[in-house]
Amino acid sequence: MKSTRVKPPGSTRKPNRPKGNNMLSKDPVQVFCRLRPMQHPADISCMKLVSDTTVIITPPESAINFRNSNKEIQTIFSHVFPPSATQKDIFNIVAIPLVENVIRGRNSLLFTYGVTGSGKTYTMTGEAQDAGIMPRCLDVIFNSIANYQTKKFIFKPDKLNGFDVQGEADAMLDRQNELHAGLMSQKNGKSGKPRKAEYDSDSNPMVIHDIEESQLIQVDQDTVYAVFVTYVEIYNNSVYDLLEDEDIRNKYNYHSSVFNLNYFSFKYYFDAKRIFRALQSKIVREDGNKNMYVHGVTEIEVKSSEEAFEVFQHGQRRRRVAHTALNAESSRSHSVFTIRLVQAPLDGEGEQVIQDKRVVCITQLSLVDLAGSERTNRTKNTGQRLREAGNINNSLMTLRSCLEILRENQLQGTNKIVPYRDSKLTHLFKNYFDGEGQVRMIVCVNPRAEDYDETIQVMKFAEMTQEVQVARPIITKVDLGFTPGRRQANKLFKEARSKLKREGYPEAEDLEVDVGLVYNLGGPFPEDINSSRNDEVINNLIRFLEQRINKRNVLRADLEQKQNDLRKKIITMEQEHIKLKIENASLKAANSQQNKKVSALEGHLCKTEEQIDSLLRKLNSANDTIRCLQQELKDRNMALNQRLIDKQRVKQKYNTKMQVETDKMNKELEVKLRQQREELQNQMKEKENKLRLVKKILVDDNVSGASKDCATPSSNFVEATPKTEGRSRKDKAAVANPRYRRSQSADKWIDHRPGALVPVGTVLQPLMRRRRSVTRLTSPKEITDGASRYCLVAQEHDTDGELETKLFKGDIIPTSGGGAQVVFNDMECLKQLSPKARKRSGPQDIENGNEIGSSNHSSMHAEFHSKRPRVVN
Ligand SMILES: Nc1ncnc2c1ncn2[C@@H]1O[C@H](COP(=O)(O)OP(=O)(O)OP(=O)(O)O)[C@@H](O)[C@H]1O
Repeated sequence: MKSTRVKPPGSTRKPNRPKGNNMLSKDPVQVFCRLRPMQHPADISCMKLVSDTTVIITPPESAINFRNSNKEIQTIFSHVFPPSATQKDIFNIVAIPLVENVIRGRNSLLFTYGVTGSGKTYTMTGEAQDAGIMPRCLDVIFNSIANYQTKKFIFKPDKLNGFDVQGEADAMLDRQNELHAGLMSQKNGKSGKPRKAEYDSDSNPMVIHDIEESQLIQVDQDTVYAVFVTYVEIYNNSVYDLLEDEDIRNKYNYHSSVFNLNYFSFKYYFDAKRIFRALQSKIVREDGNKNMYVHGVTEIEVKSSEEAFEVFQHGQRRRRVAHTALNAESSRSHSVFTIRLVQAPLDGEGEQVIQDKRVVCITQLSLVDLAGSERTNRTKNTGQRLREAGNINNSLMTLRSCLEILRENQLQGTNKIVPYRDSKLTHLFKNYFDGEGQVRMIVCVNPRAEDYDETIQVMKFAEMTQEVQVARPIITKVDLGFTPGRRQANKLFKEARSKLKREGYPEAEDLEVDVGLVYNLGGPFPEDINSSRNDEVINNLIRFLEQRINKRNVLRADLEQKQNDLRKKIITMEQEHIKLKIENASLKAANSQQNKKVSALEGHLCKTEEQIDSLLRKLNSANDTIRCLQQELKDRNMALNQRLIDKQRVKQKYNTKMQVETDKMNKELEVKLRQQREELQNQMKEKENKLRLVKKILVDDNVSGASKDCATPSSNFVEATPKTEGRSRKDKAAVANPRYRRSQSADKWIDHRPGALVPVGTVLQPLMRRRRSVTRLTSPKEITDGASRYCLVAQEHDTDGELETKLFKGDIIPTSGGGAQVVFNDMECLKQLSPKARKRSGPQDIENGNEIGSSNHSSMHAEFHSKRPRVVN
């Protein structure tokens, strides 16, 4: 990271410095290790200090990989601080060089890294009676610049990470505004003075007078200084300004994104308003010198270390401090406290600051207290805490991978892209690693065995970090050609002038301060000229004057030489000036175009970054929702599975029930079927009995008819049939004469077979030599037309598939009326039994069937020796 200074007029332009391996000189990142004291006497340590720089870690039995690699691990640091090391020791070794850097014009970064509770905050901030690095740094800076600080508001933030230099009049106006605002606050009932508690040593380590015979660093006396502080936190990968308050801005009509605050009004405001408002996240941007900064961050000008620490305390109250299972007050965010030192040279007289923005030199010391690097499963975090832990680990992982890639690029000469933008933490400090600056890290370690697994990870990170090299910053001290020590000379001149005025020389008032180079001709003129020893005096005088003449000649030659040099310089400068003027004009034109482009791009960038932020927030919330939904899905699946199991159980139960029911019903059905069959058999028997009765009657009738006159069996048969029962006597009387019956051999048959007959397929066929087949009788003529015999075929079949074919045979006798009548005198019955039905009906049925078959006609017998029935005429 480069210290910010715009090139002074007349200075030659430097070519862009190549990046990466071609950088001039580099220093490795210095990593220090601090072991904290054990909390409980029962705790066992897993670390041993071998020397000032080496520490050995022995895995305890509880370690995860104790069995796999029970080896001691040795790590070397720039310095290892034992548990007994004091805050002062740490400060002197680690931080003093960084403070010196800042005063000399270089940027520095210091961060503390370690597991929760390992003492990062303790090391960085300290406690009431034991100030840490930050208050000590402030103390040394303010002690060193004490006599050379500007009045307030001479430097004013310019919104672009730089500073403008204001004239004394403008600065005074701002101071008056500040005073007025302070008075207004008092009037509105806010406490006029900072509350005692705020300055108590309990809450403010700065007040400790033990910040001892505070150290001093030599500063350039011809420069003026001002200190600004910013305090931001990186929480869930968003940057928040801990010193920001919208109302304060509105109150003082500061519409700029970066502004200078009245410290006291700021403080009163916070005193009155203890409820912290929701902070707006900030974006990280790059300034004109390619330095990263938080856009719109609040920069507060402070004039003493107490004031600075007070501002820090206010910001500190805003930090999100969460309780985890490991530590009651564990910070869940990375905090970045930046001390910015603004310097500008005094003019030639050593009186006023040069009001040219381009000569302002801005350096900064960033003190970063990282959040704990512990594993999430160890902290037993859930919900919001888990998300925080995830983000913390992500940003630390990004820091780690950035350093790894940097190291790889440096060691192997590769040119891989370092993913600084992946996290806000690395993005903000990109310039320290990519550009120039001094980076130091303090690894805080709790040596107890319980923390072994985490400590090992921390050590690995530390080892890797030490291999990264950062370009050594070059101090670009601008020499404007003014006399060094002019501030002091100005002071002495003023003192002398006032002394002269006091001594009665009022014209001394008109004397102008002149602190240009003074040529001295040597020591004072000899005083004892009036001595009696003239020769000696003359000799002394001659020697003295000769010396003076020589000195004068030397000085004159020197002066001439210098004048010539100056002339030459002026000529070359003038030439350069003309060249630069031309170059400047073309650059200005290009610059204005670039500016337009840049502002357009900046607008775009702002929007994009805001979008990215909002998208990230959305992503985070979406991730949360997904996690919730997945959990819900799991629960539902489990419920569904349970329901399925229940269903199967119920199904099985009902299946068993149904089986039982079916068996029961089958049994009942069988019983019913048997009953029905029995009933049917009974009915059949009854019918057979009836038939037998009819047969008997017929036989009896035949016998009696033979004895009686002319009564043919056929007429009796006709009479016996129910069809003729209701007829009148006249109808029953034979209207045909049987004597007209034709001879048997000449019989011509009408074979009447209705269409829908089932083919019987038997070899036994009725004997009809001459026959005419009809399916329907439509007119009497069909009978009378030469036929003498008539046969009607009828079929019956039951559900068992048994088929009964009956042939009713009769004589066709012409009637006196010219028609014909059929006298049925024979019936053949062909019964076909299904083997299945037979099987079911059993042997008894077969016997019955025999009986049925043989009972149809006296001249007809049916035998069931095989499946096919046989009819015998
Ligand atoms: N070197 C030390 N000497 C004495 N006390 C210490 C030391 N280091 C840490 N402690 C004490 O341990 C406790 C936890 O330390 P601290 O808050 O600094 O941890 P941390 O690493 O910053 O934790 P977190 O990551 O949660 O912020 C504090 O009460 C602090 O006083």
